[in-house]
Amino acid sequence: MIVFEDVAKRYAGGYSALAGVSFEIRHGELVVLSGHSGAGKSTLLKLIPVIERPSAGRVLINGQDVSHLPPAAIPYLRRNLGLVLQENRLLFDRSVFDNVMLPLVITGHPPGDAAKRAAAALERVGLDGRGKEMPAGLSGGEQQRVAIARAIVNRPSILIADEPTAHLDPAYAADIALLFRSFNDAGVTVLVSTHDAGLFAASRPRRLVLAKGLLAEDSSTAGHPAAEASA
Ligand SMILES: Nc1ncnc2c1ncn2[C@@H]1O[C@H](COP(=O)(O)OP(=O)(O)OP(=O)(O)O)[C@@H](O)[C@H]1O
Repeated sequence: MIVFEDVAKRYAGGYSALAGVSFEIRHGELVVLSGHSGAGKSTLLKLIPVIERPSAGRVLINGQDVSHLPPAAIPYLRRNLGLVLQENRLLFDRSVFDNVMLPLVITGHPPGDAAKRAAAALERVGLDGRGKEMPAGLSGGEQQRVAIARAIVNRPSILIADEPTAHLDPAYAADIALLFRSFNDAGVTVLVSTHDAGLFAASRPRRLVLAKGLLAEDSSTAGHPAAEASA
């Protein structure tokens, strides 16, 4: 469960990236976040794993208010989140397998089990047998699959992805969209930002649209004024 209560984010220098954003994402939902460049999508997503903190309002993850979470508690929060973020690039001097293993190695997971989980994650994204390769030898779409395998290797209940199909050919982008759908079908809560909401349309996701830092549209309340009023 992800809850935003009247969340604002003002960056140093005074720029207001989000203002009064409220919504609730229930377990098992597939949510597509869209909006123009600079609308605040990345900022909103970064508040969930506490890469950024809100200037006002509250963010709750599975009932826990993470807005003022002490730094020492952040790794525990992130263990339950799968993150495919712009800044989490692959390590190009490590193999595909080592990239996927990384979150488990960092958290001191037993090596044997970590290797099994990494192999299962690679299989899940259609890259079984490719673990020994180096990322530079993979296509953009395959590299993105490695990043997704790394995000799910901890078997998170929530998967968050920031523009995972950016810079991909349309066919690769459609494959990645289907992959997120399959995770959601398996019960994972998925929140994904994209410039191309049409990519996910076949999955009939809930749509959140940001415009200049405001929540301009929430398809779960659209056409239901009563729900909107009580939200
Ligand atoms: N660390 C930062 N410091 C100052 N301003 C920032 C910072 N990060 C983002 N901003 C500003 O906040 C606004 C929202 O940015 P954000 O990256 O959240 O938008 P976005 O919708 O993800 O855009 P895009 O689709 O281009 O990635 C932008 O005007 C951006 O310049």
